[in-house]
Amino acid sequence: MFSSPAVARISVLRRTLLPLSPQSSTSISRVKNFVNFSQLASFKPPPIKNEPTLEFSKGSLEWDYLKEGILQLTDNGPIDVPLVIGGQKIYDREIVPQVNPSNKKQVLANTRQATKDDVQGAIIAAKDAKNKWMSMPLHERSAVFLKAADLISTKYRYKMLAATMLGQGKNVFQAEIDAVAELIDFFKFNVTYASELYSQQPLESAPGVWNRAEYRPLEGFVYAVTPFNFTAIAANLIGAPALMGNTVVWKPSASAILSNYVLLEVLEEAGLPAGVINFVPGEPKLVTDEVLDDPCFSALHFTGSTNVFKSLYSKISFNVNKDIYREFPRLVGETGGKNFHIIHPSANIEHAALSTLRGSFEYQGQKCSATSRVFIPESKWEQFKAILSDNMNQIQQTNISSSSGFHGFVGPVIHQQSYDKLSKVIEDAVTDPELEIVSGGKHSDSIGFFVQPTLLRTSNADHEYLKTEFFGPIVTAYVYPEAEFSAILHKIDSSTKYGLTGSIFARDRNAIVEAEETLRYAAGNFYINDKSTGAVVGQQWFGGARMSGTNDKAGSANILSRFVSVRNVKENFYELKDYKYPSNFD
Ligand SMILES: NC(=O)c1ccc[n+]([C@@H]2O[C@H](COP(=O)([O-])OP(=O)(O)OC[C@H]3O[C@@H](n4cnc5c(N)ncnc54)[C@H](O)[C@@H]3O)[C@@H](O)[C@H]2O)c1
Ligand SMILES: N[C@@H](CCC=O)C(=O)O
Repeated sequence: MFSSPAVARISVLRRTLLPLSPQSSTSISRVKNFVNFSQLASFKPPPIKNEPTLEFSKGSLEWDYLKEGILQLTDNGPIDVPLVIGGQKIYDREIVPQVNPSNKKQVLANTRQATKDDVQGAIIAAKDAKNKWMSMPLHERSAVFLKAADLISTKYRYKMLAATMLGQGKNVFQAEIDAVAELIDFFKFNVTYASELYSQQPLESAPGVWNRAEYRPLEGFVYAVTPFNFTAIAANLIGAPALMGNTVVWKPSASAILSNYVLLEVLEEAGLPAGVINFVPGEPKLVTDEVLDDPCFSALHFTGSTNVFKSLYSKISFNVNKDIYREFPRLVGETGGKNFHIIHPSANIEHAALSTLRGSFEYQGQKCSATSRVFIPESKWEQFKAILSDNMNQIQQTNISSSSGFHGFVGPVIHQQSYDKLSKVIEDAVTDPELEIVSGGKHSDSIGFFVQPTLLRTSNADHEYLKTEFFGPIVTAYVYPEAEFSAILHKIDSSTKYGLTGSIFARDRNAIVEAEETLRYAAGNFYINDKSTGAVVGQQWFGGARMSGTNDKAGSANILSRFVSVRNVKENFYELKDYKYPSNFD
């Protein structure tokens, strides 16, 4: 009674098209011959709203849960983190410890290092998983990410927070806005953006014609190289391409392996099929060289420093020139910054100073968007300095690994290498006649990697400290004569290679307009009377141009279009009866 012609047709289709069980192969043809299953309705994703954050106020229940989360990760010694390739967990490899940056003697995780063969295995697994994954309708792929978002909001919230706090040295506030809120937002907003993208279709079809656009994933696989500083960024770097039907080889940062592995576990529990995302921590150059030499490499999704992105960009260009690849790889890279605050004399100075404190020192200045150069008018310097220094003096550096440290405002920097670089920046400032340490300047690595929030002042508007990204809790101020406001805007625009974020603090509208105009290309994220950090998914689309990246705007629909290769289909309903045009008279 159910075998109507339509149902029968669908069931025949299914029977003929279902056997997609993949076999191992490195050949390019593996990623062809896909089919989309029926959807039987046009689905709307659930409504989106930014994930609310918990406050962790004194005596709240969430503190107890968090302490439990920390214990779960630390009570039984280091967590064993395998490679995950095609769903297989591989432990039998060289071990590299991930330590707690607050307490460098504490090993949090024993992480495995991928060999060249492992990387090859990950590439094969990504190719093998591709057909089935891309053939799944968007709503099925979306459901995996929506479920993962839900798991992080509930069951895994405290484990995720604990892993990010301990491993990456974040206080609970910073961990909550990153590893919970931003991460969930990326997954949920991407689902809505993807559905909107799929619904974008050619605006016109001539009579007797139906024009359609098909959002094919890229033909090969995607390589995701992720930074230490945001668990959410890692999630987006792997999640955005995977949602669009791509499969991914993922090289996480050695300093974020614990939280990144928790993320992978969550995705597995949410139903992500084996091989869609392959986790290969390892020596960065070894892993990368192996991946970039594969003909099926289709895209790089990178976030990290400008120099590393430049080196990958050149290697890929070199390989393009050698005809290694089947297609032109897409290069999506968000990189460094030298972000500014420009304070106009009309600004509310207390607000500007406190915003500078947050912009410069939240998460120890280890945000790509952290404020690292600030320009203050002469008449306001004393007031600005007093407010900023008084508040900086109240900041206590806390050890994130002990529960008394959970409350702190700042913690450690990420690793020894970063500590060494930042302490040298401070030591060099002591002997530089053009620099003065206004506040802070202490540092110690006896227990963890602690660098005190530091305010420097330079007398030289062209000083190197106003140009170089330090990626730590150090901000350099330059005090300008009021009459030179316009000139200083041009200096901000031209004196660094970056173009990531920046802010104007002013009440005078003319000053705001002038800053917006002059600094049009100096920042991909421009703030008026707000700090240069803290972009929220769906609200402030994130990314900068110039040497700050390809500006594909994480947190917007735009980024998803980089991971699809659109096919246009024209179907004609009109059958020809003559080859001649009406204008061809006999
Ligand atoms: N613009 C943005 O959206 C954004 C966001 C976060 C961080 N960042 C930038 O990231 C940097 C800090 O993060 P980080 O310390 O993790 O950056 P990083 O460049 O040191 O590392 C990023 C990733 O690249 C890998 N890597 C390092 N050297 C490599 C090599 N030679 N070949 C291949 N891969 C290599 C690392 O292992 C890591 O996975 C800062 O410059 C910051 O501004 C930018
Ligand atoms: N969403 C973040 C991105 C920081 C990059 O490291 C911000 O704007 O603060």
